[in-house]
Amino acid sequence: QVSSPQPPLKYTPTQMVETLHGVFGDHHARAIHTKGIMLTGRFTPSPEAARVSSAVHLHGASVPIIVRFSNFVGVPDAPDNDPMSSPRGMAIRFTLPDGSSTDIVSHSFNGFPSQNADQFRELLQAIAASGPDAAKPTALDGYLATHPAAKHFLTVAKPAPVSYATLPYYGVNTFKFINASGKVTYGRYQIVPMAPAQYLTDAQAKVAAPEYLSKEIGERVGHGPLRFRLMLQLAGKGDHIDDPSIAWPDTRPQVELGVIAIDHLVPDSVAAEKKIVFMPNRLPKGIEVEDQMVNFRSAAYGVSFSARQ
Ligand code: HEM
Repeated sequence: QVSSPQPPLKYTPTQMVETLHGVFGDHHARAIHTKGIMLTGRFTPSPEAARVSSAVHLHGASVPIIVRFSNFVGVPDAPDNDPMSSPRGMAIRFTLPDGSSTDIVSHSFNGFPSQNADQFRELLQAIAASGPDAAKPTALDGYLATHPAAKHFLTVAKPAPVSYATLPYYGVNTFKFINASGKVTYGRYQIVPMAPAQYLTDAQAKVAAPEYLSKEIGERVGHGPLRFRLMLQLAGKGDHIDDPSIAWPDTRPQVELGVIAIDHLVPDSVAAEKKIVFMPNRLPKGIEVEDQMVNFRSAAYGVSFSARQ
């Protein structure tokens, strides 16, 4: 694995949330991934999971989960078929037997536009300065010319999904997993739907209803549980463990950590969404932060949470 020394960050989580509001609007809701829907279910660990981590939810009995699916853009009423609504988000809270909890916050893109939080803020600032009336070349044109990962993230085709349940999701940041014998494994989550991945054509997406995804997920869950495999992609030689903008090769081995089964809509999703803040660094013994973006993210999520109460 490769760990590159990261320069100290210039900007704070509060400045980051202000920048997100500058791009998407300040609406006292989530600064990004604003529109979502919550469901509940259970997570059942696989027998192999304990090989990589002693975390309590990764061995033994199943545990309850709360899941929030969301759209990328930081606009509360953005239509589900808006291109800026991709990638989609999947946040999961596992309730542990002692009443504490641990979270995974993932999205449907294997990578991130930026190596670190400062770069992400610079990208957002370039977007904010490049509205439809901005002179060409815009600040964003200039930024993308020198930042290939950001260009890839913004320009690669991200077709609208048939369902939140037919998309793979990626944890993107690397975590350190420690098993009962103290053995360390570095890995990234991949959440793979058991339903085949399915996308709308551009023509279908154009005519889809603005709320088609929330309506679809409500209908689908009424016919039986939505199932995903929680996988851990293991770092190989040369893989960056603190740079989420670089996806690891698909050939890396994976360990199945368990199965996610989602079976109910949360009755008052709006109220439940307001109350909850998922934290990527809320971790039990047996899993630790490796990529420092995870701590920065969690601090920014806390700032956004306070602003939306
Ligand atoms: C420096 C990097 C990042 C920053 C500053 C950032 C910032 C934020 C903020 C402020 C929120 C709103 C939190 C709330 O009000 O509860 C949020 C939500 C979210 N972010 Fe990030 N984020 C970053 C990286 C990522 C990455 C790498 C992913 C995917 C792996 C991701 C996926 C999500 C998702 C899915 C949500 C919605 C969570 C929910 O359903 O409550 N973010 N992000």
